[in-house]
Amino acid sequence: MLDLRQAARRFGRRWVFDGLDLSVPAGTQLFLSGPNGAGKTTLLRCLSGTLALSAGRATVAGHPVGSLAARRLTGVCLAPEQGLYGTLTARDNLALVARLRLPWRAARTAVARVEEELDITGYATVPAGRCSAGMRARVSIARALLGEPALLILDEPDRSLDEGSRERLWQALAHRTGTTCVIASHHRAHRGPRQQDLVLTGHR
Ligand SMILES: Nc1ncnc2c1ncn2[C@@H]1O[C@H](COP(=O)(O)OP(=O)(O)OP(=O)(O)O)[C@@H](O)[C@H]1O
Repeated sequence: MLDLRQAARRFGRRWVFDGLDLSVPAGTQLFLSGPNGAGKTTLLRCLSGTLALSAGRATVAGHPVGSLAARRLTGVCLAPEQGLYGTLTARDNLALVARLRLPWRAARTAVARVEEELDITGYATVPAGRCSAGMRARVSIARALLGEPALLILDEPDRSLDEGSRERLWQALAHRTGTTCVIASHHRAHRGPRQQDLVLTGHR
């Protein structure tokens, strides 16, 4: 599903990672770990197509990351407390993205489903700018799930979540058995057969 061949990224003369070869089968939950500054966010940004690799190649189902075809297959949640439209309600933030990915009727159903899953319904009509960090994070995660993308890229999706919300997040991912996930998290979900680990070590 996700393939990296000799993938590398540097900032200036410093390599964050290099020579990275990775084959992630469909349905795998790949957990990235490593100390602060190890390169987790940098790798996730490269996989989501928001940052280019300095060398090597990364593909999603055979499509180069960042291409339209790869983006169609990818749900992204980077910086989960940021990136929502503050003047739009939580629901309208979801509806906006749902309509980009789905016909309107399917979009409405998808929004209702993720609101329920991430427990957003109670504040769905509140402008995102007036929501707490944890509330915004739930909306950002829900937004990534819309349209059931084959690949999910999640950067510390759980860092602002309370215990119940964290459990809802892991359940939402567990239910999506065919979905490939790449997740940076300092908290680990219950270990399951779908989980693999990639430990990053940072600059050389
Ligand atoms: N835009 C940038 N310009 C220069 N250096 C950068 C840039 N973005 C990240 N870096 C550097 O790349 C390295 C990896 O950063 P990154 O944010 O990927 O680490 P991380 O593993 O996600 O850290 P954390 O656990 O603190 O979130 C760090 O040394 C950081 O300073």
